[in-house]
Amino acid sequence: MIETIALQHSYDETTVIDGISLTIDDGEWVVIIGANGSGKTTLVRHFNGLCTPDSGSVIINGTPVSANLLAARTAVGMVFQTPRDQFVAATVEADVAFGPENLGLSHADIETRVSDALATVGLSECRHARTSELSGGERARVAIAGVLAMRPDHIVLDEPFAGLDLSARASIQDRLRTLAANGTGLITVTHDLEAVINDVDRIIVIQEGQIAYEGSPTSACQWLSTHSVDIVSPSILS
Ligand SMILES: Nc1ncnc2c1ncn2[C@@H]1O[C@H](COP(=O)(O)OP(=O)(O)OP(=O)(O)O)[C@@H](O)[C@H]1O
Repeated sequence: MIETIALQHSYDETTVIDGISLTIDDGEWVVIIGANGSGKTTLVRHFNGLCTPDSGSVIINGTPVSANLLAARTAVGMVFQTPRDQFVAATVEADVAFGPENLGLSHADIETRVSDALATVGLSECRHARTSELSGGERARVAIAGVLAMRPDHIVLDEPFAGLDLSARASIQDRLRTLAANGTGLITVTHDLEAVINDVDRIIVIQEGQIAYEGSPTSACQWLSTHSVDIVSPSILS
């Protein structure tokens, strides 16, 4: 479970996260939406200690991130906006194995995790491919596999559909549904609510560093349609 309590974060003098308290349960699929610069990425970077709060706290599975950063990073995996920057190895196999290797697992366990993760994202056949030669959609899936191999409780995906064509987007949607069905908690930050609205449990709307609304997709769409919030396509509100 991820909890934030009165979370506050500033860059220089500018407050970007302004007192956010929220709880995300295990196995829950949450989508975080909001205008550019509203603080979505900064918020999720707190979930595994990539940002340090000015005040307030982030608690993962009952333990403050500040007390056990490794536990937080093991429990909450992060797939970044630009997967290319996430790769640490020359081949898909080595890249996906990198995290489990750092956990000190046995060769057999690492092999199982790499095979399972690549199978889940549908890339078993790309195992020996070079990461530099992947398409955008494949890169996105390898980045997810790398996080998946760590077997986190929650995976944060920041703009997982950005720059993908329709077929790659559909493929990522399928993979996310598979993960959710397997009980992995997902936190998706996206401007493309349409891509996930039929799958998620909860929508959180961020405005100027605060939670403006949170609720089920149905209730959130009602809220969005009665507030002049220009952050989702009108077609999904009708
Ligand atoms: N490292 C940083 N240093 C200074 N300011 C930053 C930094 N990262 C983000 N900001 C600023 O903080 C604000 C919130 O940024 P953040 O990336 O969290 O918003 P966002 O809602 O994810 O935006 P987007 O939808 O454009 O990705 C923005 O004004 C941004 O310019």
